[in-house]
Amino acid sequence: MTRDGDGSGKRPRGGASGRNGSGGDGSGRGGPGGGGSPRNGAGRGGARHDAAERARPERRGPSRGGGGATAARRVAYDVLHAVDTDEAYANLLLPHRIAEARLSAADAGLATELCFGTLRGRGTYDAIIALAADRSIDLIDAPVRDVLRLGAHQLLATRVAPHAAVNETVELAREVASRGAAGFVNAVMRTVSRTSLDDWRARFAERLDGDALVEATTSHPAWIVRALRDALTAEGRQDELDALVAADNASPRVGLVALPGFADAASLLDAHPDLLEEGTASPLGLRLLRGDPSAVAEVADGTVRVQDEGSQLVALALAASTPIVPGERWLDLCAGPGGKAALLAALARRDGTELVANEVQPARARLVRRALEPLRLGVPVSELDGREIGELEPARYDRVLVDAPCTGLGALRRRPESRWRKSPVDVGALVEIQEALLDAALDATRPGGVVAYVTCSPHLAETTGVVRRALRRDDVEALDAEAVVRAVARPGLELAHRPLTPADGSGHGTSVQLWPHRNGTDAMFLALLRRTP
Ligand SMILES: C[S@@+](CC[C@H](N)C(=O)[O-])C[C@H]1O[C@@H](n2cnc3c(N)ncnc32)[C@H](O)[C@@H]1O
Repeated sequence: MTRDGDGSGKRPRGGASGRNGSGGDGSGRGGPGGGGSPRNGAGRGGARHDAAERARPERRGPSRGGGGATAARRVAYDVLHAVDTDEAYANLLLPHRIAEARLSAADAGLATELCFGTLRGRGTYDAIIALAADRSIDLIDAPVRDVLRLGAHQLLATRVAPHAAVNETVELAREVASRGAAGFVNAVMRTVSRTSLDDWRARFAERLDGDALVEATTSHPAWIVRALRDALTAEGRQDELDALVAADNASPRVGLVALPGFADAASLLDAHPDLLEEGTASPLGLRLLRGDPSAVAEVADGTVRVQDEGSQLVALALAASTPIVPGERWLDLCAGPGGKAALLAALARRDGTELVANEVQPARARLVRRALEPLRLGVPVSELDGREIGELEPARYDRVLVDAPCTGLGALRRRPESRWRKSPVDVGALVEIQEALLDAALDATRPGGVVAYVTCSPHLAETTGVVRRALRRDDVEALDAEAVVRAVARPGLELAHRPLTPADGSGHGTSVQLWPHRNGTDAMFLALLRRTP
């Protein structure tokens, strides 16, 4: 994913003839950054890449021996750059880079904060950098752009001393780009540093409008903000939008689940009072107070897993939706990578039922097997297209979990880069699959059995839209998911009432939408649909 001006040799759009915002744009415009012009410094000719500089490799070996913090910044940069240009996933790449760089626990924490914090704030930082550099972020070379994002985060959202943030950022630019780029970065960073984050925000209102203003203010794409607002409006809670956006932009606590029958949350709290605290939503949930989950020995043996409490609640709700008859058959239709399958497997053992897991992608099916393996329960894992399950196994199951592939707009805190990769076009394609999976799951459920339809997205098209369509079937009714979730959750869980009635208005069905700002969970959606006898 390269952009104009990223070294592709293409002429950048928009009339700036220089690269890296490096002077040579002939505009003579001053920077907007509070009296300082980014061209002071950037414009002194140093930042223009000449052919020799462009030919240099982007990376010049490991970080200078400048101590752990410098190495941590370099790791954060490497991951940010891979996310920006190679569609890498930060949560997968970062642990590898931390291990390769042999960072201490403290420096690993710093690299993690810098990387995820920068990704969460990217929309805001890009707007600030564009104002400070007086040019579109797209016209800045990718390595320089990523260095600036990392620097802006340190200046505006961390306790790193401003001079250290500027100096380290300039040094990093020299290391990954060029001396010329370092001059440009120095100028932009100094302009950014002269204004507080609040004052930059005030400037957005003067300088930007429409979607650009929304993106700068919220650090979310505007279409996502509209989708989140619509979902809150459906609950009459649109006034919570700012709190939701703030929660998406904050670092979440790592959530853990104590698998019932294998581990016990209360005993774990006693054993690790310095590492763990009680969860807030799920009775099986714990939260890591600091450090890495591997510090909890039970994580290594697989009886305690990293899992958001919202995921725990939806699995518990499926099990509790109707009285269980021993010998029931349960199906996890979209199981990869196996987080909820492991919890359902533990619940199935507790309740004397049988679980089958399914995942269409072979690589993800392998992850499901790996997730289930430590439990040694012999749960079979198939690799079918879930859309065919109704025809292949009609009326076979008593409970089916459809944890459908979705936009993931409910997990933006934990996968901050995903917000910049999705587009509204994705929603239509996903809804089609979601509808087909839900239909097939209902066909595979015996009369009286229950399907839990779950998304990690609050988008109305993916949630109530899909469920309302299924409710047009005359053999399906919605259960009161709100009452079921209240019964399985920790006391006091705050839920907005969401009636889910069929077109004729009959029934007492409800759905549940969890929210990061309200419940401390991912924005998980749940509907419980019963196949009528
Ligand atoms: C949201 S994830 C499930 C997460 C999982 N339940 C967990 O808790 O770890 C959705 C999964 O559905 C799978 N999937 C997508 N299309 C599918 C299909 N047609 N049939 C079965 N699985 C499918 C995806 O590969 C993905 O692994």
